[in-house]
Amino acid sequence: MPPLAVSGGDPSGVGPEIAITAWKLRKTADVPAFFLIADPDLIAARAKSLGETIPLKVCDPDEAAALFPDFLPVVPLKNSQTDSPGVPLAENAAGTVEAIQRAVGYAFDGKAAAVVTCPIAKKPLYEAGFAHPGHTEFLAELAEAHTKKVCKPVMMLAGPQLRAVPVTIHIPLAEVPKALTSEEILAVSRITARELKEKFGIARPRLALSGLNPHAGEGGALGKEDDAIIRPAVEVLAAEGIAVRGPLPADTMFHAPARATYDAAICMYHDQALIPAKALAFDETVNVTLGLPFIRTSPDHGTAFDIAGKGVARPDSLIAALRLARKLADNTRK
Ligand SMILES: NC(=O)C1=CN([C@@H]2O[C@H](COP(=O)(O)OP(=O)(O)OC[C@H]3O[C@@H](n4cnc5c(N)ncnc54)[C@H](O)[C@@H]3O)[C@@H](O)[C@H]2O)C=CC1
Ligand SMILES: NCC(=O)COP(=O)(O)O
Repeated sequence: MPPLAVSGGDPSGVGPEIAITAWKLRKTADVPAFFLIADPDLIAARAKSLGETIPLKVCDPDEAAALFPDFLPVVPLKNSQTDSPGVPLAENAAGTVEAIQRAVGYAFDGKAAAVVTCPIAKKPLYEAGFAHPGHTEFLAELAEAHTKKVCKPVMMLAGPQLRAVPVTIHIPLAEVPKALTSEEILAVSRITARELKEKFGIARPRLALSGLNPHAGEGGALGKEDDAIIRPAVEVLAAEGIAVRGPLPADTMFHAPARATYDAAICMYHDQALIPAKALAFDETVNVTLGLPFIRTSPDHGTAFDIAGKGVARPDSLIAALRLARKLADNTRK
């Protein structure tokens, strides 16, 4: 089985240092073999500025697994990058995007078992002309270019106590009600149920769909979408044989006894899913993209510019992302 491909993310964020730390912890934290797609000079500079002496080896993906026990394998970018911890630079955007594209290419070529992405900051990439809301949508576009098939990506935050899936993702809150349709809820729920079975090995996945409004609309008194849009989707899913409940009031579906009744919460908007996921387990939760023809995981956190280069960034969520990517890749191969 090939190693995992890790894209370096925004190099001004914590991506380089959490990748370095994850490699340093490879033995004690049981970190699966990976190669980092990055500018080797920048990685060496960041390690040095953090007081680390890292044996780094520039290599091809094919050489990475053998090198990993003794060296941090770095597959070099064509676009060089400037080390500027905490201050994102537009000039680094090309390399950041190249790393993601290369990781996906290696997954399609069979040189990587899965893609693991370090965080990108959206704004500097948008300013450099990046036209996708985030990795999730960009990865789907890359998948479509490789397969010539339509690809519907679904974001899942997977932690030890909760899996949460937002139906709408990176759109302004004011646009959520009109973006929310029964068709969209059905598509996201079906992909989630299928992949919980195929990739996570859950024989009969149970879904819990949240409402949109307080108290799931309180019978229409506090909003109409719950009964008009979400409930019909729940009925269709149930008729298809999916174990599903909802719309559930979102304020009471995340305490421990409620979480024990489902395998994934399907939530109506970004923060409805990501707030409970990150509040319960910020350091252990992983962002997984479902619906792609390859495995992709990522830490749940962002670029953390406020702490980049200070040597305090925790590698835990990246390590969880690496472990989950390995597990899902192994499950899919069986
Ligand atoms: N997968 C990705 O590419 C993601 C990217 N982002 C992007 O990251 C940028 C910054 O987003 P924020 O909302 O500030 O969230 P953030 O996750 O970068 O930071 C939030 C807080 O958590 C802390 N933190 C984050 N990661 C940490 C770590 N590994 N160790 C210790 N503390 C950590 C930060 O210092 C900060 O105080 C945005 O541009 C956003 O779009 C956000 C989430 C995921
Ligand atoms: N809030 C989650 C996030 O921003 C990660 O998005 P993506 O870059 O993985 O699409």
